[in-house]
Amino acid sequence: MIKAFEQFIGSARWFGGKGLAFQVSDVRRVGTLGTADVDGTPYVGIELVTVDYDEGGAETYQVPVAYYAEPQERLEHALIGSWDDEKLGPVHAYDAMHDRAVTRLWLQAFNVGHSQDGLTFHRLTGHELDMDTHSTLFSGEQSNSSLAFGDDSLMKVFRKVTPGRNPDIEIHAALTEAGSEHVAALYGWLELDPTEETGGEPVQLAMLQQFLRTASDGWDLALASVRDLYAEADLRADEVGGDFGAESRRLGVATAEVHDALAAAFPSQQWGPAELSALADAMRSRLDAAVAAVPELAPYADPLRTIFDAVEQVTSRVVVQRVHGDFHLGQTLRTALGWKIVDFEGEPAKPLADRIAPDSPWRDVAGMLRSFDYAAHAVEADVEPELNENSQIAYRAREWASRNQDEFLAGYTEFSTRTPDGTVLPDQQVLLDAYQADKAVYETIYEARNRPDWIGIPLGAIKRLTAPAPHDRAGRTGADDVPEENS
Ligand SMILES: Nc1ncnc2c1ncn2[C@@H]1O[C@H](COP(=O)(O)OP(=O)(O)O)[C@@H](O)[C@H]1O
Ligand SMILES: O=P(O)(O)O[C@H]1O[C@H](CO)[C@@H](O[C@H]2O[C@H](CO)[C@@H](O)[C@H](O)[C@H]2O)[C@H](O)[C@H]1O
Repeated sequence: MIKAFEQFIGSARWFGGKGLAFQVSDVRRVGTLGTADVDGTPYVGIELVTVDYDEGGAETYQVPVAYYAEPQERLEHALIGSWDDEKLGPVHAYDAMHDRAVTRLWLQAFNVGHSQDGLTFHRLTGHELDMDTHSTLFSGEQSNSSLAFGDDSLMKVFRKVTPGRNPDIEIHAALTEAGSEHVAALYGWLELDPTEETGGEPVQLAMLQQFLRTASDGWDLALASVRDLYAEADLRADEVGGDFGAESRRLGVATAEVHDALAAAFPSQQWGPAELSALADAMRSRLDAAVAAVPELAPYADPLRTIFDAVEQVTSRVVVQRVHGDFHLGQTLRTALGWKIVDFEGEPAKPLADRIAPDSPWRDVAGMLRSFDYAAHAVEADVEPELNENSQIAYRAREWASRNQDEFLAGYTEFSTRTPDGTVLPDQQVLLDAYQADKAVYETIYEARNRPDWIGIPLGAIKRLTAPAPHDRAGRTGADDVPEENS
């Protein structure tokens, strides 16, 4: 049984320990849904699986399992394994997220605010759930698992769990209460009640929210715009039909509004020299770890350190607050009512304490600037798998990225209370540069573990961000970088 969970977790998209050697040391059933046996009727065990890494450290993953007495041909693709369960006897175990026959059990439990044996479904009032729906499992590149119930509600099942309030739930709750236009309304959440063992903290397992039915993924929209530009060899980014500039500007405005709403809902702090020094240290340490894992980073380590060292020269007090923490186009949805922002969990690899700590909103702005760069270069990598920074397509990629970075920043600075003059101040620019470089360093590790074919995207950005040649502060190279045919 342990081996079956090891294999299942090791190959799951949401597993954060990819590339690391690990063993499963414990599988603990913390809750059940459905009937008490597997005879004929499905039975769900909510299992918490402890993963011990050979290099040290452990993580806990949630695996809801549908147990059956008989093999289920329709669920063959979701088989975890077959074994003798202590309580249930011989079972065939399947990933419950794929099994529509059992996913309705979560919705039913949310609907009545079910609470039993330390497992509580919290339900917020104000929306009547549509119970007459089927679940559809999202298939994207996710750190968690999301199920849409018809076009009414969406349940996100958190995979890596830890005692303490989950920031995605916490922030959705606060912004829903504040009436923010830029998030999906929270409908409820599932948690293990606090115990002594969890230090008096709940372990939050899932959240239920409004399904944004008219939504288009920001990342997909951006890719479509880039493709449109590449198809029009003679037109500039602002001239093609699929120009994304106005959307980027509106996204900048929405981001500023969400930052203001977060500042109003949670306490803010001020950072002085000690905290800025700690920030620079954290960035330098992350760089050291990344250089050890991704040797191609080594030639850029010194100039990257210079960018991080500059953070210690910031003299103005820096106001910090709750932020998104892992902001990119894939966390944005364009609906008929404007941009919505999702997934406030922060970077999945960081410990909870770091993910909920106040940070500068410039971290989020930097994340989005990186994402525009990613969109342009991801399509470039598709068109021209051998990346060549001097090619025409590479020039156009930089052009698209610059235009949309500029528009996003313009929308942000026009509306943010942090930039009353509508411009980024010099100290803010130092932070923005450092956060961009730090994010690109993080991305090299992320890509090395998850999508090695894309590692050239953050590496290319790091090359540009650290280039001695003239470049503007969003890390973009200047006119002398234009290939001859465009100059
Ligand atoms: N409320 C929602 N309505 C519709 N789609 C959503 C909603 N929330 C998220 N999504 C979609 O689900 C995807 C994954 O959600 P996300 O919260 O980023 O999950 P993860 O934490 O697993 O990365 C998003 O990219 C978005 O396309
Ligand atoms: O969405 P998650 O919270 O799981 O974030 C992780 O995965 C992201 C990829 O899905 C990753 O984002 C990186 O790739 C994006 C394109 O797929 C790009 O838009 C982002 O700029 C880039 O950072 C994110 O870093 C990671 O934490």
